[in-house]
Amino acid sequence: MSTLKPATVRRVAIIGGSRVPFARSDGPYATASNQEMLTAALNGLVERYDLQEPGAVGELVAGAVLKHSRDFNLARETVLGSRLDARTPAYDIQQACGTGLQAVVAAANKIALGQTEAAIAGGADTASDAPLGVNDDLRKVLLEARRATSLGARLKALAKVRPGHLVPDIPRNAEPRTGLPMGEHAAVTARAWGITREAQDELAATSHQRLAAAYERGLFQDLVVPFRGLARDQNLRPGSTVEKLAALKPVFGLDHPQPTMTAGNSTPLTDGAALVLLASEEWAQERGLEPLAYLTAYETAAVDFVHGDVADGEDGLLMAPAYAVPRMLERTGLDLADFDLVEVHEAFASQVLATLAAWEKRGLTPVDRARLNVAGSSLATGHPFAATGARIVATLAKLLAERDAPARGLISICAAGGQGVTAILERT
Ligand SMILES: CC(=O)CC(=O)SCCNC(=O)CCNC(=O)[C@H](O)C(C)(C)COP(=O)(O)OP(=O)(O)OC[C@H]1O[C@@H](n2cnc3c(N)ncnc32)[C@H](O)[C@@H]1OP(=O)(O)O
Repeated sequence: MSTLKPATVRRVAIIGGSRVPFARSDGPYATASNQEMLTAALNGLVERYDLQEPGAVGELVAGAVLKHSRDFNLARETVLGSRLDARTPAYDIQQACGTGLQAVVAAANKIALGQTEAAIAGGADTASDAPLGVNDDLRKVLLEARRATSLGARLKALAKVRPGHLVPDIPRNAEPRTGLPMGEHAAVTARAWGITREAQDELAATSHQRLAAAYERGLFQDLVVPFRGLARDQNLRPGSTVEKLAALKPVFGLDHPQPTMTAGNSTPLTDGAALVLLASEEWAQERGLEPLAYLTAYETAAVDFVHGDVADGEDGLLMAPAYAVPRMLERTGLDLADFDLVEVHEAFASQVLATLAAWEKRGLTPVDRARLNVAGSSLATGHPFAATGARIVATLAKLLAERDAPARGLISICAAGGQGVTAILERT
């Protein structure tokens, strides 16, 4: 006899979020680990929502794109060093820049299926504390020395060490299959879609201005916990204007006569961590907590940027949301016009603009810019890869909760490896 019970799918509530202010890499968090940043974000949630007692939360799901092998299970190590009950299970997940949102989806699925009542999800990343590897040749010598069964054999192996072996293996911000940095991939896509420098700089300036305004009006008051002397995102330049951005020299696509991508319209390397608290409606009700919004749909897609024709723009490395979103809308019977707010992760301004153009080409209603990234996005906050998804979920949920009426928001995140992770949040 089967013990499988018919599942009743439940609504998944977003209760709140917690993140450390994001910092430019090699800046104030240069000596902070992923685990320290994630612990600070987690303790923020534990304190705000009184989650100290055993069993308060079913599990923690989190990840990091750049992870030390000593972190092992980063999520679990974070729980053990936090104020959350040490008997809370936790596991790691990784889908490049889609990690934070994919962690939220993994946690939400368990809540939706009645397998747990509440969970915490998100991620952390630091380019400052990157996991430098030992040179591959040196690694082979050291392994050989470790395997040696006599002192003589060990010394013989170690005698093979050469000065060149001391050069470390540094993780590159590049696609393993092509060896190209993300920015170079984005530059090819930008050209294919005819994205201008002016349009990119305008998007970047708007991102800074809107993030500054959101901080001013207190949007992040209960979403951001101060850390290592920062109270707000360090990358934010409230005075960013199109004129100032236009003065910056291009950094990607320099093989082209008119390169358009600069440090101002690309995200900087960033350190940070972000988490979201999700729960069943029953759990929220028992604790007297009002959900900010509900997570109602999600979709992923991938493009074949290795074998596909990247020059035509359709299969660009960061273009998978151009497929994921139409698929999610078809499944839910919605159009882009049905969304009050649209959050598109700003890896690069050009990639946001190419994604908008691709959606339009696929017959979706053009996104009203007044509804796009209304509190700024990654160009202004910075982009600690695995943290970005949770930052966006928490920010969008809060923005939806500010409205006194039913509202719907879309999330679109491009990820390395040619993937896209997207979701819908609703407030009814
Ligand atoms: C990973 C996934 O799965 C998917 C994704 O999200 S893909 C995205 C992944 N992220 C990346 O690839 C990171 C890309 N960014 C980078 O590599 C680097 O930040 C970069 C090469 C773009 C720039 O690096 P950099 O040159 O060290 O930048 P930085 O020194 O901070 O800025 C250069 C100049 O621009 C200026 N600047 C930057 N932003 C500005 C702004 N908004 N307004 C005015 N000036 C600005 C700086 O002040 C600086 O000026 P000075 O030279 O006079 O000091």
